[in-house]
Amino acid sequence: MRLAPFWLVILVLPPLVALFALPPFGQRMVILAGIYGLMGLGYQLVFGQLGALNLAQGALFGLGAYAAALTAPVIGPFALPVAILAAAIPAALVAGPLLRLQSHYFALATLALASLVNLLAVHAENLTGGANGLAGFATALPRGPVLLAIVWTCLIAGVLVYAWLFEGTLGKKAQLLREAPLLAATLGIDGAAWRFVAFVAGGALAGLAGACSAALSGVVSPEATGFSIMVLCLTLVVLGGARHPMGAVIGAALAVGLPELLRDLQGAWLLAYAVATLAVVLWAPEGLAGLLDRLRGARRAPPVAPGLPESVLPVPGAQHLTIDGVSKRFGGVQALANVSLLVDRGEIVGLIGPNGSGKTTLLNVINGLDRADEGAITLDDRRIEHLPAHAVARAGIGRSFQALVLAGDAKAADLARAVATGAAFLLLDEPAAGIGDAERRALQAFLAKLRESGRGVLIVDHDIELLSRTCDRLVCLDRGRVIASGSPAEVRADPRVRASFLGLDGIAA
Ligand SMILES: Nc1ncnc2c1ncn2[C@@H]1O[C@H](COP(=O)(O)OP(=O)(O)OP(=O)(O)O)[C@@H](O)[C@H]1O
Repeated sequence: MRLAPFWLVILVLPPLVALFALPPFGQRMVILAGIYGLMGLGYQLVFGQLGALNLAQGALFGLGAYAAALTAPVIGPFALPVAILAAAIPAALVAGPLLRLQSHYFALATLALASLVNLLAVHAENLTGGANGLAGFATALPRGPVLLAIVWTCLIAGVLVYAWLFEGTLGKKAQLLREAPLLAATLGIDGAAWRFVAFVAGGALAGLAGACSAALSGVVSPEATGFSIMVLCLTLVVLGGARHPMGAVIGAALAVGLPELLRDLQGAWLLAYAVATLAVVLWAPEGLAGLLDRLRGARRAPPVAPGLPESVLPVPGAQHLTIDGVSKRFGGVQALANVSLLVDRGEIVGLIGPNGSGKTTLLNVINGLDRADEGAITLDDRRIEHLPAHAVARAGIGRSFQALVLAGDAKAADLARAVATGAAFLLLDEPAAGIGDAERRALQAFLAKLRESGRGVLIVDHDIELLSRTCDRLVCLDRGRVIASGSPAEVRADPRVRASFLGLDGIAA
């Protein structure tokens, strides 16, 4: 249980006060806040944790409301679990195609889904009652204090599970998926599976919230699937804190409480709400819950000091990584042409070549970040060229990235992360770029440890001296082709390498 006692008190106080001290109207407000809290908590999974702008949460809320209204007269309170399924199953069905889309395309597709649900609610009159909606079902559903207990028990349980899940390793993985999806894939994190689970679980919470809202209001109309409920969901989560376990609860309390508190201002409460939202976005992007944490001086986990691991333990797994006749074309550019090479365990192979010769592309193709047009990549006898990046990582190939050129510390952390996956083979892209002499010596010693531990390493770098000191073999690429391969001395002496990469054409070796 990782929720701070401060937040635990704030979480359990509203239902207790409502049950024992508030009149029915006050209880209604607390139930409504709980309902919005449930919807927002589900929304935090996709929007907050995975950073995807999902605009279908309001529609899934509406589906839950309609399912409860339609089934309650027949099955009574069991309409609540049915409503959860009524939102979760469509969410699961559309998740496959929707979650393959990137950023704004995903947002547009979820918007289209929301419009479709809204159109159905308006036009499928026989089922939904059209614009008039459905009524007369509420007596079959929990009401008053029972509804309050159901809503807040679910919300409290949801917040505690959310806090427990995302506080530790899972939260770090979600952060990686959100901020560096390619890196996450090379660490074996299956982003598609994560997005699927988050979207469906978020939808299930929206369905439950919709059903409870139907029970509270006694009426379900197309408004329940409309865009205003979606905007409310988005703003309350941003206002409260998109990732904070209490974000949705704080946002929901404000969304319900502000209009009541500022009732005398009439329509102006909307202005106050808009100003508050804008202020939070500008000055407290972590949301009000995060701001409160900051103000009360809550301790954050100290950042882990990055650095190369002291020791590298042997790992089980495949013995040979074989690249056989791999080609890759980007439009008119032949990035790789019939490239073959072998990396064994306990061996460091250096990949050299001039800029644009295909070194990073080769690593990407081995990693599953790019797909080869032709050729085979095998770990022992297992073909892996068709696997997605996270599956290649799980098969035993780790990766460090070239993009971290500016941060010397970030590079060490990147290397440490790749090694920590327990991969038998490591693909290192320019680990020495931009680092000083001391770090270079540490890197050389670390590479030796990798060899001793029985890792197979394929390393790309422009520092030919470092590679010559460290590598067992060098392979030189030029315009996507292997032009030389052998011991460092042999490759450095090769006239084509001297001409194309070392710029020493005509100078004695
Ligand atoms: N996604 C892509 N789309 C189009 N062309 C690409 C893409 N990725 C690489 N290329 C092209 O493929 C060729 C090989 O690029 P690559 O980055 O693999 O070379 P490199 O040897 O790693 O270069 P450097 O040493 O500068 O990092 C280049 O001509 C590059 O412009």
